Amino acid sequence: MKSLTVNLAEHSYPIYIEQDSSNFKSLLKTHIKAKQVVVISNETVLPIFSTAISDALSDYDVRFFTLPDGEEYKTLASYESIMSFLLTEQVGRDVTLIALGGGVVGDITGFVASTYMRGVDFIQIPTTLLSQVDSSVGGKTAVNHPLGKNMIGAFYQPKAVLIDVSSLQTLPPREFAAGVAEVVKYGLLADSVFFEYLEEHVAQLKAQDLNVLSYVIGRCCQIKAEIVSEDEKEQGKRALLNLGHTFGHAIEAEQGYGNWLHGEAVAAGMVQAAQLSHSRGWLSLNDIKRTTSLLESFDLPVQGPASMNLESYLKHMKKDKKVLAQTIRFILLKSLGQAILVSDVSDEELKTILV
Ligand SMILES: NC(=O)c1ccc[n+]([C@@H]2O[C@H](COP(=O)([O-])OP(=O)(O)OC[C@H]3O[C@@H](n4cnc5c(N)ncnc54)[C@H](O)[C@@H]3O)[C@@H](O)[C@H]2O)c1
Ligand SMILES: O=C(O)C(=O)C[C@@H](O)[C@H](O)[C@H](O)COP(=O)(O)O
Ligand SMILES: [Zn+2]
Repeated sequence: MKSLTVNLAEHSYPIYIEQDSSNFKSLLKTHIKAKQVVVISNETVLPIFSTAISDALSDYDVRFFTLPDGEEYKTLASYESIMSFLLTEQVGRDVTLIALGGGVVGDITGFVASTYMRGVDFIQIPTTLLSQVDSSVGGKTAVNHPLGKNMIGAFYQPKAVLIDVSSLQTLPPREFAAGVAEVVKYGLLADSVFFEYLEEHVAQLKAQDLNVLSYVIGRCCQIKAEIVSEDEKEQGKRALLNLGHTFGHAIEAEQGYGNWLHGEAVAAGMVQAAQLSHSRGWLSLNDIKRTTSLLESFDLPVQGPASMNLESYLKHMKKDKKVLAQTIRFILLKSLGQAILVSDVSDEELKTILV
């Protein structure tokens, strides 16, 4: 068992990285303060893990809420249906909510936890690669709005994150690949040695070698935990975790939520950011090639949809949460492993890479 800490004074919490779920019962006991627990999951995930989670929670008064599956359900309507359930069941303020699933379940559950009776405890049990390396850590909770991605939400930290690496065995390959996009992101923005490690372990990652996966998930969580501990509410450094997302969120919204997976849109967006970086004389052509090769080896897209042009990107980018004084801000790469926040990208410059 490996554990890391997100250091946020009284809101600090552990991330446990395990290769099975045998310790979950005792870990949950450490972090649940009363008898009442509500597990929030979805129609795909709950049947896979219902026995394991019920066993781990056998000492509690547990209720289950099941969402429909898909990014298109990361909405205020889903948020409201969970709220109605909690109120109808007369769930009290001492409840612990458990998010069992991928980033969609985690982001909605976190947002519900941040506002139900003005805030209740929640624990993340992420079951996708993307949620294990990224969304379960850091306390960004949200739902989408038709006008923009993650537009309604809160910064609200979980009490703990419990990762069972072996839970990825049932994940469809396309979803696994989407998680790899966020993994590659950490190498690009913070750690060129880790990027090289990924290049050298493509086969082991694809085969879901548990030791390689545990190392990779641990390194991603460590990078994210360090950044979040320094800048919880994205006043500065945390924006670097948004590498590829200014483009990516525009792609997701323009294509209709769920059509391009979040990780797929981020993969294409990171290549676009890399190209912009190169056109400024920063990232080398060889490093763009290394990035596209690594993403392509997991069948990830390395360019945006052919149907999108400058206008369709700008429409969404202007609503990005990083916009400051009506200026779109991008995360670019000075070099492989070194990201930088940039606010002087002109529409003309943007157009050169949106072919
Ligand atoms: N809060 C953050 O910091 C943050 C970071 C990155 C992404 N996100 C958000 O996360 C979401 C994407 O998360 P995701 O990629 O996990 O998608 P997801 O939650 O939609 O899960 C992907 C698919 O895998 C299924 N699934 C989950 N676990 C499974 C398992 N073990 N076996 C079989 N099927 C399983 C789900 O039912 C779903 O169909 C997006 O909404 C994105 O905006 C948030
Ligand atoms: O944790 C962060 O900070 C991130 O930016 C991680 C991203 O991978 C994630 O997709 C996040 O939800 C995007 O945040 P947003 O503020 O751009 O909605
Ligand atoms: Zn993301």
